[in-house]
Order: sequence, then C-alpha cells, then structure tokens
Amino acid sequence: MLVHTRLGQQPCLSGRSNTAYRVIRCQAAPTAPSPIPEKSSLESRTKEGADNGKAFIHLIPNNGRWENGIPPVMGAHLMASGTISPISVSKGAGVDVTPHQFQYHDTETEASVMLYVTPEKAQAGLVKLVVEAAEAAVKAKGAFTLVLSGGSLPALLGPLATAKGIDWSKTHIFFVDERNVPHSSPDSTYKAAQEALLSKVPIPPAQVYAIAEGLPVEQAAVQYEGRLVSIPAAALPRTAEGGFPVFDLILLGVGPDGHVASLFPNRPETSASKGWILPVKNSPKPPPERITMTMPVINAAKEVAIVALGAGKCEIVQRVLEVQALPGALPAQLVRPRGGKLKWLLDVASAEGLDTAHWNEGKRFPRSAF
Ligand SMILES: O=C(O)[C@H](O)[C@@H](O)[C@H](O)[C@H](O)COP(=O)(O)O
Repeated sequence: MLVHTRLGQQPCLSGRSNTAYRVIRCQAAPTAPSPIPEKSSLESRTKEGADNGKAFIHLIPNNGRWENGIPPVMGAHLMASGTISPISVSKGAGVDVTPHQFQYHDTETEASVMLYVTPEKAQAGLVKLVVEAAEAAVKAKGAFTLVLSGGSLPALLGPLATAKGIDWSKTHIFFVDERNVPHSSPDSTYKAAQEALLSKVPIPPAQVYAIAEGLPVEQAAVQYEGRLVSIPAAALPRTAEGGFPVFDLILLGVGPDGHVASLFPNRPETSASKGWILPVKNSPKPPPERITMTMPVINAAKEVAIVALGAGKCEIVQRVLEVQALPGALPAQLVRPRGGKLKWLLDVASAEGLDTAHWNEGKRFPRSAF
C-alpha cells in the first residue's frame, strides 16, 4: 500500500514546485487590451498588458531553498514519468543527512514566468530577450555568447535576422546539446539553426561552434569541450567556484519528461557535477547519441530562458512549476542559475494547467493531485 506522506505541515523543499510565489501584475498596456481568451483559468490573468505582446503576469518565486531543513520523509509524488516517486527516508531536518543525488544549491535565482497571450507574442518576447542580452553583453565585454537548444526552438529564432541591436560580428553561437549526426542531417540542430537564422546574418562562421562530424559520441564531447575551454575568459568568463563557463544567455526547451538539453530524468549525466560537455547514449528522445552541456554549465549562465509553448507543454509546465518531485526527477527543476536569471516563456496554452492563485500558499503541499 502506498503511504501518502503528509508533509504539508512543514514547508520542505521549496524548489520551484513548492515555492511561495508572488504574482506581480505588469503595467497596464498603453493601448486597449485585446480580449483575453475566456477559456483561461488563470485567476491572476489581467486585462492590462495582454495586448501589446508584453508578458502580463510575472510570477516571481522566492529563492529555492530548504526552508526548514531536509524533511525526514520525501516521495510518494506523481512524477513526470507518470509513476509515483519512491519514498525516501532520511534522518530529518538539521541532522547530517546523506545528501540526495542532486544537491539543490542554496542560492538566489531571480526567476520569473513570462506569460504571453499567443505563441507569436511569446516569440516576440523571446526576440526581445535575446536582443537585450546581446546589447548588455557587448556593452560589458565586447562579446555575446548565445547557446541554443534543438527541437522546436531554432524555428522561433528567424525574426532575430532582422532584429535591431545584435552585433553579429561580436556574437558567438553554441549548442546546449546536439545530436551526434552529420550537419546535413534533418536531425542536426546546427542545420536547423543555420536554416532558421545563421545563414541569414553576417556572423563569422568561426563564431558558430558546431560539433565535429563523424566522431564517436565520446570523442565528439571531448572535442566540443576542448573548443569551449580554448575560448578566452574575456569573451567567455569562468565561475570563481568550479571554473565553469558563464554564457550570457542559454535558450532551453523542455521535454514531456521534464528533460532540458539532453539531460534526462534519473540519468547519470543529469547529476554530473564536473565537466562541461558529456556524451549521451541511448537517449530516450531520438536520435540516440548526443552531446550535452552539464547542469553546472547551465546554472553558471548569466541568464537562462526555458521556452515552452503550446498545449503539448501544458502538463509538464504544471508539473515542473507546481509539483514537488524528488530531486532530479524533473531536470527542468534543477535549472537555477546561481546568481543569474531564469525566465520561463509560456503562452496561454502551455500555462493553462497552472493554478497561480495557490502559488502564494508556500505551505500547501503536496501540490500534486496525488
Ligand atoms: O536537441 C533536443 O532535442 C533539445 O535540445 C531538447 O532538449 C528539446 O529542447 C526538448 O526536447 C524540447 O523539444 P521541443 O521544443 O521540440 O518539444
């Protein structure tokens, strides 16, 4: 019989799933707002700001930290995989507890959820985010390092080709993960990015860091890491702790199992605390062989945006943002740039499952319906 652990009395891991959120309504739109789709159940939706493509709700979670120490019992939650997470028993708050496989670092992450009325307006918001990051980076250090994901993300980048404010001569493009396939393959993220954007802008080819072709995946990972390591710190600073590369902006997607990049639930690569680039074999998402940046590299970034649009993302967005899960069950919950910014870009369809009215009840637990 499954024991339903009632941890509701004490706020335990407040990771984003159990964090008390504050809903901050954005400024009213200068123009008359278009009608908000009635079907939305988001109580905190406002009439202002929805019309001109601005995000009209910012949900700012408190920092993710264990509020009262590690709870003695965790688990029995519905996980992205659809199974109930195992129950883990530790010695409890304040006692030296065997660290969980994934350490939630105790740090501030400035996180927000940007909610747009339509995918088109979310795309415009993404373009604005990239332009702002590019302008700030070039002003600060004369270079802009942008990291791309695969999947549906590259197709959203087309409008950057005509956006004002990006100095392509100072821009460097990387891939947070990449399939170990030829650049000509329809599965290649490099190919998708070339077709959607890079072939349309004057970026020096040497500043687009594609993976080497035709190597065994382990060698492809080593080779890619070697290329990154050789970039001077002036363009790609390193963190004081761990010496990880600090990219200016990393754009992620999220898979139905909560994976980001090629870091999948309960896989060793996802909990790696060393190294910049790892090989991935037998990926749950085809194609099977990939390379991926590690979570410490993602969390070293100045800014990370997770773009999740459309009804197909509704369930995983709700689980990542509202369901407490065992550390590591949902890699997207591990994305917490240390001292950096995290933004979720959602549209009405992908945010439909959120129940923001309860986000202020920091003690409400478990969030999962289980
Ligand atoms: O190469 C990849 O497959 C991606 O990097 C992967 O992490 C992707 O971002 C997610 O699977 C979401 O993909 P969609 O946006 O297409 O659903």
